Amino acid sequence: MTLLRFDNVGKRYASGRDALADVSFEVAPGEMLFVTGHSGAGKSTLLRLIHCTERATRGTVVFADRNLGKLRGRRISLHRREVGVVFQDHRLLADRSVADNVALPLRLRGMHRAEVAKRVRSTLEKVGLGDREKSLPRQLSAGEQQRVGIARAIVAEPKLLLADEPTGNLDPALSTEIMALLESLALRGTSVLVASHDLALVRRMRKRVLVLDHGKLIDDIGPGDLAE
Ligand SMILES: Nc1ncnc2c1ncn2[C@@H]1O[C@H](COP(=O)(O)OP(=O)(O)OP(=O)(O)O)[C@@H](O)[C@H]1O
Repeated sequence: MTLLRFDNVGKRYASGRDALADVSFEVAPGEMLFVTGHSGAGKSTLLRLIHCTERATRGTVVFADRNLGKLRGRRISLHRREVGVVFQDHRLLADRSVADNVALPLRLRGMHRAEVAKRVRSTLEKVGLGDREKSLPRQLSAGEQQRVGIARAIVAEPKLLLADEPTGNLDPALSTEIMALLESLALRGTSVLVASHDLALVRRMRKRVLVLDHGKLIDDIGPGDLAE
């Protein structure tokens, strides 16, 4: 089964810059994998195409049998409900509690209060923050704040979680902790695609690795096969 498929995808920005060229790969439901490569290799662009913040200029991106190049208007919003996003700077609302931050995606889609509270509680427990519902982001450590960002990205139970350098600001021990959390999500059935240039971290995880070089997919390495 395939959740996500890139078929000969190219992306040329309006500036004329070719960020991706002829990229093809598939992702299965519940699979966790990394995309790595030098700065400017095209990692963020690849994630943007999946999140529909940019469109492919060649080839097709298919997610859950939908051709993302053909989505318009409300269908894009509906698509994004199935794709959670985690950023390096978690972009939490500073004056809102942890619970309110995590509740946001559910409130935006008009879910009933009681149901929101229930889902927020169980999601915070999943990320190990069951006792921090009422805290403000600044009262949490960097690793805890990142876990809130992850909770917000998964509270609506997306099919795929995209994480762009999710451990960029964290020390190695916290990075490993966040990766273990992402791995546990994959074990529960959410596909997880992590963009990272931290090769040491990528190696430690022993997952499949897509390697981008100047927009080309130059390697698709099986789990545990990345040379030490
Ligand atoms: N909005 C944009 N308009 C024009 N060019 C862009 C845009 N976004 C990215 N690029 C260019 O596309 C190429 C790929 O950029 P991208 O951000 O995808 O790389 P990256 O691998 O994520 O890099 P980094 O690790 O530095 O974040 C780069 O040459 C970049 O300058």
